[in-house]
Amino acid sequence: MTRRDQTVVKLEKHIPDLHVLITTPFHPAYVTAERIKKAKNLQLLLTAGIGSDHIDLKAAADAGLTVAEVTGSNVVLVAEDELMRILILVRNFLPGYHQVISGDWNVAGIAYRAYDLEGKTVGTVGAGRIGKLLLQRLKPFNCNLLYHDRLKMDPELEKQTGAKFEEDLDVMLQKCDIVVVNTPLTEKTRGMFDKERISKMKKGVLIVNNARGAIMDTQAVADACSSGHIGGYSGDVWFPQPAPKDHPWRYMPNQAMTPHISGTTIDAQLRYAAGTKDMLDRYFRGEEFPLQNYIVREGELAPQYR
Ligand SMILES: NC(=O)c1ccc[n+]([C@@H]2O[C@H](COP(=O)([O-])OP(=O)(O)OC[C@H]3O[C@@H](n4cnc5c(N)ncnc54)[C@H](O)[C@@H]3O)[C@@H](O)[C@H]2O)c1
Repeated sequence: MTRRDQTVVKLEKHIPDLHVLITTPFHPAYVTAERIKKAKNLQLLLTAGIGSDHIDLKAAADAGLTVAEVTGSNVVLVAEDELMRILILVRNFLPGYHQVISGDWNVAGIAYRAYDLEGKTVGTVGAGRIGKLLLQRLKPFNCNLLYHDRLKMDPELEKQTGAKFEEDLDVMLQKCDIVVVNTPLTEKTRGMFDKERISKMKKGVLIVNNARGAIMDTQAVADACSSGHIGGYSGDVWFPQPAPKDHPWRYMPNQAMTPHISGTTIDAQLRYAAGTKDMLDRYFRGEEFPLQNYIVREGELAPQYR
């Protein structure tokens, strides 16, 4: 039994006693409807970070629980990480690194698929906190910036970043050399990138996904990387997590994957620890949380999760 399994077994015993349960976005889908049912005293589920899809949010809402996260605590670092992954893919960086490790030297073997970022069309699916920060960071690279979201962003920010709104996701995707995913995992975004949608994207498209692994159809991504339809795929989120040893993304060509690390700098850990403590203090004092932190409140899911 792994250490993680032992922890789950220990926690399982205490479910009926819990009033508050704090989890991280790195947990697998631990907070299931079945466990929520057993947790007769549970009132509050806190996510120490951003992304509460490891919780059955509908079951939590039906049980009258509050679900809150530390909104905004780890966004800058994820946008920075996305920019890094874009550059790693565009410049075909990793094969060069591997040449060094293995004692090789073959410039042509890297350069034949290395490009400038300047002039490329980059689209973000989701332009919330992270998506906006990414667009701001991409601005000086002189790309054509596009975004698709449920909501149009503030005209001032649109002007500042030069990003153009695309109402139709598929229309935007067909224009993009690089696509970055920045939506939460919801019933609407689960499996959003399936075989059919990927097949309509530009041949050789680069995809960065630090949002959630299950927004992708795992096998469709692996197949498209193998065929070359996807020219490169990078991200830190997988389905399931932790990724099993035989997960196809570990073995597909042209990937630059890591474990779930983009939101976990020391700076961010301090922010989400402080944010979690602040909400606990407020809970014990009977005070409200900052409005933006609520994912489920009084039986209602936040709008983007409905
Ligand atoms: N890898 C990591 O370490 C890490 C860290 C932080 C956040 N995240 C992930 O990134 C996600 C986004 O974080 P954020 O802080 O930018 O959230 P946010 O709520 O500020 O932004 C999400 C955006 O997605 C849009 N959206 C939601 N559903 C959509 C749909 N169906 N179609 C189009 N747009 C849709 C929303 O309107 C919103 O603008 C989180 O939910 C989490 O899953 C990952």
